[in-house]
Amino acid sequence: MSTPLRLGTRGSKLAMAQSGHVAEALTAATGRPVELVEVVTAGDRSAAPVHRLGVGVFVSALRDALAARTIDFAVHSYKDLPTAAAPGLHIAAVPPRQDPRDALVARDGRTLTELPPGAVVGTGALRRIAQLHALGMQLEVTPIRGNVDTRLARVLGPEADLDAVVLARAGLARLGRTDVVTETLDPMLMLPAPAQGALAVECRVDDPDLVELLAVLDHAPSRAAVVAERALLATLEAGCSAPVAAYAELAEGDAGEEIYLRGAVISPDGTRDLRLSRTGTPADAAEIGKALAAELLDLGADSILGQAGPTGPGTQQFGSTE
Ligand SMILES: NCc1[nH]cc(CCC(=O)O)c1CC(=O)O
Repeated sequence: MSTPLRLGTRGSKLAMAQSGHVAEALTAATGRPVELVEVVTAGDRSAAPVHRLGVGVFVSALRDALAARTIDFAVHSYKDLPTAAAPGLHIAAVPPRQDPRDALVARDGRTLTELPPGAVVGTGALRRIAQLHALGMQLEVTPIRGNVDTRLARVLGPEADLDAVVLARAGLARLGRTDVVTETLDPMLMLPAPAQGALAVECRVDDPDLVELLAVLDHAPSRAAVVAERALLATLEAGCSAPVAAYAELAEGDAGEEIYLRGAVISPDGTRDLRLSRTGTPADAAEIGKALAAELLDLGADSILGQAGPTGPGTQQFGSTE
């Protein structure tokens, strides 16, 4: 029996669920036992709005533990990772991505179009706030944060005070709670966050045996999609709490596999809404993301991002409000 690999994870139900899935998949594929090691992050300790907490609050404690060798590898929600590379670390695998779309959970089983003017919708992410306003439905959007159960209670609990919340479908799926979804939002209306629904499995570069072992979990199409979406985000010099959306789909086209990348930059009040798309081959995923970002910048994306507050270009702000 080999010594267990130590998988560092945040202690939230969602983090434990996704780390548990990765641990099981790795053991199933390689026979290696894996033990979960809980790491407390600044993001878990603080109740402050996430955009005030600074760079990668949910991520840095896990990365510190990797550097200190108290864990061997870590699983992150990919969309929470800063776009800057982490020296000495390597994303050894991007497992098959979950449904990247956002989900509406509304009272009385309502869908988006069934919400009346003035309905109060909770979400913390600027990207979602901006797109809800851009619908022009007179929705009242109110910032919320907290774990998935806390957010759901704002709509479904005995003290419910909101008409609806918007959250990542993937998070609900990993917790086995898709039963509460009243509508999975069409990306035409609510384009997801870059890398939403994807996980990043990270280890140290100086652990080549583990880099090789973890590669069994990698899913090439999921990685290509994430590379395209994150290249767009990085080129816009925006962090994961900026009002930037990106979604890459892979499909079999006439000329073989094609990637179709959509990107959007929306002002928080929804009055400026830039949306573009671009196609190419998966091998060029990063170039497609960069080129689409350049087109958005040509149309004035930087002035929207400059307006959007703490996450504008030139600032180093990666705390997720998602
Ligand atoms: N920072 C919050 C966060 N990070 C990852 C997910 C779950 C979905 C995913 O893996 O993208 C969520 C919750 C949400 O956005 O509702």
